[in-house]
Amino acid sequence: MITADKKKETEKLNELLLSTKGLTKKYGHHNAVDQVDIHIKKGAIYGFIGRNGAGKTTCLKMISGLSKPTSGTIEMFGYSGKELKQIRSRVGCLIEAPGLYGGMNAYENLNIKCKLFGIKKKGYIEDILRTVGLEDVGKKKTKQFSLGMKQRLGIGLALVGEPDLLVLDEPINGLDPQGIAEVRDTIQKLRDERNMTILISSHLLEELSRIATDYGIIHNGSLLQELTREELMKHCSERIEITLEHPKQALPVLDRMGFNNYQVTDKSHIHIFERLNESASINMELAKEGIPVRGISITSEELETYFLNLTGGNQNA
Ligand SMILES: Nc1ncnc2c1ncn2[C@@H]1O[C@H](COP(=O)(O)OP(=O)(O)OP(=O)(O)O)[C@@H](O)[C@H]1O
Repeated sequence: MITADKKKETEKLNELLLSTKGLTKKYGHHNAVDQVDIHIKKGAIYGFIGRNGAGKTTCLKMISGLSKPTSGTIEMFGYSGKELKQIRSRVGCLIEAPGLYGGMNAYENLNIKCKLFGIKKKGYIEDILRTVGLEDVGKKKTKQFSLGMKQRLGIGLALVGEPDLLVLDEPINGLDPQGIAEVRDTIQKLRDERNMTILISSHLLEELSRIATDYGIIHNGSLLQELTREELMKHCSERIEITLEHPKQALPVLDRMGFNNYQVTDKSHIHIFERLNESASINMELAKEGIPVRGISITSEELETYFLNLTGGNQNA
């Protein structure tokens, strides 16, 4: 018999397109990626966030089959271990700089990859060029492309063969704001029109926050946190922040006052996301119950500050 918990767990696993367990890559004695467990749902845009050297590229290379894990497992589309070879064509990737032939135009670059894949379908290349917003570049050689155009063509090349999962390593790195917006639009379009699942790395949480539906935050090779867009936004939305010795003692008081939308965030803080003008009465009610409050304030946090605090980079925090 399948228990309700077991059923829930199975349903959750079924939704996953990709998961890793204990994924580790050692270079000498250094763990570039250390016991990473990531979970990517079908149809997600998964933002993989970390500073330079955090281990993002190493992780994405293992997922794309370009590098072998030292230990740990990867499961994709229900396949793992040696079976992964069978489904490699369902993964398209752009890792590091796109390998373009500078003396050729966008169409010719895509044509080479299509030939390698044995794709002859009429209109196939034009369709990809349209998807990545390069339908009007004509005969311009790719060595004359802007960085953003090169990245979008790189994404186009990764689309050849119609993968179900697209892996993009720092596709917005070094782009100007317009270039970033164009790559972002392309990614959104891929998800909406082609129903793709996208794993995208960046060191810029703020930039990814506009499109990513889920996040994994990696630091020094370890995955610090996985969270949904809603959870991330909650961290950064306006809230009443109460600092006290024993947060659990305060919960019955908050319940009695009719608060529903609150969270005990660590061993000394409660965040309340509703009725922000009632901080004084909360303070009073807690005092009445003899619960000492060390601080109560209304705060909100910038996304980037949240990320810096998490990765220990905000010395002023
Ligand atoms: N081939 C290699 N040999 C030895 N060490 C490596 C190798 N590749 C990566 N590393 C090390 O592994 C760690 C993680 O590197 P990785 O490139 O995965 O980080 P990253 O998060 O992608 O950062 P960046 O955005 O700077 O590329 C770094 O300390 C890096 O120096």
